[in-house]
Amino acid sequence: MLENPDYSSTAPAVPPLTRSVVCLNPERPRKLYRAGKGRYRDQKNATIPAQNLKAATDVEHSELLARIQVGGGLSGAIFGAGLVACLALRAFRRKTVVQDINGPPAESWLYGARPSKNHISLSTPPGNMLQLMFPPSFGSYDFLWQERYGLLYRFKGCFGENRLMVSDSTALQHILHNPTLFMHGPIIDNAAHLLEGSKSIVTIHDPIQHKRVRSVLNIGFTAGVIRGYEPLIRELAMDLVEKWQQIPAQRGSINVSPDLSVITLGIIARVALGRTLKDLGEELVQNNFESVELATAQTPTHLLIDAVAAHLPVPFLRATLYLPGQAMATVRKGRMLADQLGWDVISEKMEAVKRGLDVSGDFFGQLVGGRDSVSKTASLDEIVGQTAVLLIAGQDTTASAMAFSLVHLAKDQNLQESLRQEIYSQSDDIKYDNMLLLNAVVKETLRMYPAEAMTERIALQDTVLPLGASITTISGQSLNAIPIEKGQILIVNSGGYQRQSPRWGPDPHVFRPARWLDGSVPAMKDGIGVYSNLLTFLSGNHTCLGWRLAILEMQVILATLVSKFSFSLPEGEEEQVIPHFQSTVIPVLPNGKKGALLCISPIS
Ligand code: HEM
Repeated sequence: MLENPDYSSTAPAVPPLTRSVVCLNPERPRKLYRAGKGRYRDQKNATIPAQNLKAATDVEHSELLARIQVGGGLSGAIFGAGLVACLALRAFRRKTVVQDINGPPAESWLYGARPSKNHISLSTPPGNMLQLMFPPSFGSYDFLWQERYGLLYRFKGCFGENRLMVSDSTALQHILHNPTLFMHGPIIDNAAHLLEGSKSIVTIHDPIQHKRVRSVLNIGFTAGVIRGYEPLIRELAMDLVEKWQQIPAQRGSINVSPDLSVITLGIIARVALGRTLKDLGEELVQNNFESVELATAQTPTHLLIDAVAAHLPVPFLRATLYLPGQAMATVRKGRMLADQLGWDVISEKMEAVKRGLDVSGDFFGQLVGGRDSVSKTASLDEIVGQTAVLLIAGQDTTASAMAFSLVHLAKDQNLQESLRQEIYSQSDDIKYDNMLLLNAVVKETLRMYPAEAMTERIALQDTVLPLGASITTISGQSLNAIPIEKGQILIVNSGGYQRQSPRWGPDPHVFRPARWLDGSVPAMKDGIGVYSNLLTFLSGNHTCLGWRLAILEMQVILATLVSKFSFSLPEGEEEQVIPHFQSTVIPVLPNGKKGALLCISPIS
């Protein structure tokens, strides 16, 4: 992992601007105006050479949040016709450095491509959003644009908004490791508020509070604690083996995705709450499936709604929870059921503790049992507040990754057989971490198909973004850092980062687990991420809490299934799997249905 770059000795080159920029000094940012080549002046007319500009890392977060709220309040006041006018005006403002950054053409302000009779439709999202958010398959446009425009490029969001797509590792490191400078963007933040509530670890804005709650939650996700769940995962994997062994031989292919989702939900229910799927109740399980589906059921119209909603004041946004309609009913019910479940589990655990029973077998038990010592820094409210996020975050992400692994194993029979031989060569006491090919398959799957291939961040203040690889702007300037303004939306592009050559070898778009074993992946000085330099689980303060659990699940379940079944692809185009991106990367069939069809035969 990279350390935060030190700008005190080598100041990033700041490009000439035609408008005000911000002086970034660690104590206090202030507005600067250009005063000739390489020189700036502040409001008091003092001249400052460009090399004295420094990156800010230490601004009062509460102050920044207050500024964002004020921004929300202002945009609320101009909501309605005024909002659209304001969005239009913004598109025609004077040129900023961000506007000078190369990127794909989006020639129509509203529709993103040159309007033609066939193209104009109210359901066509403007800018490049349709291409990025609804590609024919995962990365169709993004990977191409990364090749063409580099590791940081500009694209058009709705209503002419300039957004930055970032897969430059130095810039990503800076964005993800400076929570006082960047936070979740408004769309992801609001979606998390609606689905998971304001106590969820994802929606806590204040970095200090977030750090405190995270440190408590980490207690249940250390390497040692997670290793202890291995027998449980094996047991649940064997339940799935039994189920699949009942499938009649003449059945042909089955969709493996729903069963994999059931097993991952079952694991998180046991690990986090000490409950079986049956204990959760049919209503909650069904609702959880529907909530997860909602996250991947975006339509082009949602993009337009999101684009307008991002400019509404926060209370308006939160009030969307009470809108009529099936989707919001599912969200409300999910929140209510998760809260109820969380409180039930906590009160049971507290009762058990009073009776002197050991409750340390699951996450909530560990937190409640250890309240007097380790976890007294989190309130019960804060613990219960994690129920929804754990049930949602822990389900489909891991299930989809395993579905992709199985599809690739079915495609490559030699790889599948080699993996089976590796599994058979283990003693009863399997050491999953030592199985080279198994781990290569896990890593290659997570590299190719990161569930959250793009995640949104917003700049909380004017700042400077350092780049590892310099870019050449439209006007021909070479930049190794770019000034960005408060409110700038940036997309953390894990998908693109994980398809860069030579970072991952010369063939980054090919599923080839051997790259992890034959030296094709060179040592990385600038790699980021908590697992094998991959960004799949992100990096920084919002790093996936369950990453160790997800990897153990993949290791144990894949090894168990491959040891008991042989997988092959069904015949016929219509049954092939396409990696699809719609908020998350999921496997879908050509008919658009989520899933992966595979032929499964038990090994006798
Ligand atoms: C392959 C499986 C998984 C992938 C690819 C994945 C990926 C991610 C990513 C990218 C984030 C950060 C999102 C952002 O801030 O924009 C995240 C956060 C999170 N994940 Fe996972 N995840 C996986 C499995 C799990 C599991 C099994 C759990 C269950 C415990 C889990 C729990 C969480 C939680 C609680 C957060 C929020 C952390 C925070 O905001 O501080 N994830 N995950």
